[in-house]
Amino acid sequence: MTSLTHPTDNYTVMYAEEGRYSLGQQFEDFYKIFTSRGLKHGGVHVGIKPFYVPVDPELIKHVLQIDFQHFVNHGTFIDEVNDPLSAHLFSLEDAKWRNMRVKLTPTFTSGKMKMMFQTLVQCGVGMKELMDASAKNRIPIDIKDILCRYTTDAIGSIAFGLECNSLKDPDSVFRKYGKRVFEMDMRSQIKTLLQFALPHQVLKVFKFKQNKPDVEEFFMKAVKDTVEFREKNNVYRKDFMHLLIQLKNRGAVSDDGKVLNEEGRSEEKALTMNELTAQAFIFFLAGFETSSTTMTFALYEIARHPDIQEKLRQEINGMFEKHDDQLTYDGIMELTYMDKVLNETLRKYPPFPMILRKCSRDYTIPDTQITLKKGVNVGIPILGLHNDPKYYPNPEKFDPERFSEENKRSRPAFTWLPFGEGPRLCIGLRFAVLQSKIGLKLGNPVTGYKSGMFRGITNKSWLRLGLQCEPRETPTEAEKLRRRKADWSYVTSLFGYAARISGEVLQVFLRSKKKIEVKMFFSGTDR
Ligand code: HEM
Repeated sequence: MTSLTHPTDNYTVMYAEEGRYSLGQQFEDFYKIFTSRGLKHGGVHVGIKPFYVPVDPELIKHVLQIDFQHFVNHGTFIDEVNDPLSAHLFSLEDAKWRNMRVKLTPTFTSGKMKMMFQTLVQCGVGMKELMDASAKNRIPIDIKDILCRYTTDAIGSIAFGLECNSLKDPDSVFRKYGKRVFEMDMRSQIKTLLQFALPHQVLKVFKFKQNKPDVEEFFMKAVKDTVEFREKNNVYRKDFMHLLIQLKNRGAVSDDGKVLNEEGRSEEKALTMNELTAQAFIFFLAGFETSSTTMTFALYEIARHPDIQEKLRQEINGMFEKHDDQLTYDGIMELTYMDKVLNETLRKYPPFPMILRKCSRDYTIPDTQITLKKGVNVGIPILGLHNDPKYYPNPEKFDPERFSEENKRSRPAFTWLPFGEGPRLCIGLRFAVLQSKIGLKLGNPVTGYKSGMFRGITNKSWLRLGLQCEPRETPTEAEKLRRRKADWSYVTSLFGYAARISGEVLQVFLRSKKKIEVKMFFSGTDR
C-alpha cells in the first residue's frame, strides 16, 4: 500500500514568469506533468495541504459522480452563527447540503426559468440602450463593466426582487457591494491565505469571517427589508425571492403567487431567515460574476472571428422570422449555434479553472491499492482537461464546432466541466445559460439587431467596436501566451482572481520566487 505521507518522487517545476500565477493554472501544470508521464492521477502538496489530482476522465467521473458519497463537500469554511452569509449552498456540507439542495432544486426548473424570462429581458433592454448609445457615437466602453451591470441588475432583480439600477447608475449600491465582495485588499489576501492554510477548527475558534462586515450588513438588510415588505403587502413577483419566501413560510415551492399559507400564516419552515439570506447572497454572487465573464469572452472571440459572428447573426435573424419578430423563451432556446459559441467560450475560459472536493470518508482509488484518507483535498484541473489536445485538437483555436453533436459524442465524458458534474453540478446552470444568451443577443450591436440603425454596421466596424469592447486587461494577439499564463485570470471570475491571489501568496509562502516545489506523495505504479 502506498502511503500518502511518504513522498516517493520529488521534482521541481520551473515557471517562466514570476507571480501572477493562479491556482487554476498551477493545477493545469500538474495536469500536464501527470499526463506527460502517462499517469492517471497524482498527489501534490500545495503549501501545506495535500491534494489528490485525478487527470483521467474515468477517475474524475468516480470522484464527481460514481463515488460521490466520499466526495460530497467542497471543503470551504462555514460558520453559520458568526458569519451567517457563509452558510450557503456552495459551502454547506453533508446532510445540511443535501437537504438544502433538495429544497432549492425546484427553484431552477425550466418552468421556473420560463417564468423569469421577461424579467431578464427587461434588464437586457437597459443594456441594449447603453450599447446603442456607445455604438452610435463610437464611444469605447468597458464591456466587462457593462455586462457586470446587466447581470447585477438581472440577478439583483431575480434573487433580491429589487431594481438595482446599476445600468443607469454605475455607482448604484448593488454594484458597489457586488464589487466590494470581490475586492482583494491586503486584509482579504491574508484572509484567503488563512482560510486556505489553517484547519477549520482553528478558524472557528478565532471566529473567522469570510465576509466583510459592511457587505454582511448590506445584504442582510436588503433581504430582510424585501421579505418583510412582500409578506406585509402580499407581493407576488416571478423571481427566486418569491420561491425562497415560499420555502421559508410554506415549507415548499409551489406554482401559485402566495407567500403565506391558506390561513395567511407561515407554517413549518423549510428555511430560516438567515438561511434564506445566505441562499439569495450566493445566487447573487455566483450569478453576476460568472455569466458576465463568460459573455465578455464570448464577445471578444466573436469580434475576432467575423465568420462566427455572421453565422450567429443569421441564426438570430432566422429565429426572429420564425417568432413574428418577438423575443421569446422558446426562440432563445432554439439558438443552438449560440449554445455552441457559449460552450466553446466556457471551454477556453472556464470561470472556475478548477473544482474542489474534500474526501469525507477513506476511499480506495479504483484499480489501485491507494487509499485517500478522510480530509485529503481533491483538485479537478479543469483548465488542463479543456486544453488537452487529445480531447480538443489545437486547443488555442476558438472553434464552436467542437460542440456539434457528432464531435461531442466522439469525446470521452467528463472532459468538459465548466459547471462541474454529478450531484453537486452548478445548480444555476440553466439560469446562467439563459441569462448569457439573452445578454449576447441584446448586448451585441450586430447579433443583437435584426434591423434598424445598426443594420449598416459592417463586420469590420463591429470588429473595431468589438476590440474596443474587449476586456480591459486582455493583451494583444502577440501576447497570447502571456495572457494564458499570466493575465487572463485577472479579467476572469472571482475564483480566478482569488486563486491568482492565493497563487501569489502561496509562492511567497513557499519562499520561492520562480519555482514551486511539487512533492508527489505517491507515484505511478498505476498507469
Ligand atoms: C457561466 C456561469 C456559471 C458557471 C461557469 C458556474 C460554475 C459553477 C461550478 C463549476 C460550480 C461547482 C460545481 C462542482 O463543485 O461540481 C458551481 C456551483 C454553484 N453554482 Fe454556478 N456557475 C455559473 C452560474 C451560476 C448562477 C447563475 C447561479 C445562481 C443563480 C449559480 C449558483 C451556483 C450554486 C448555488 C452552486 C453550488 C451548488 C452546490 O454546491 O450544490 N451558478 N457553479
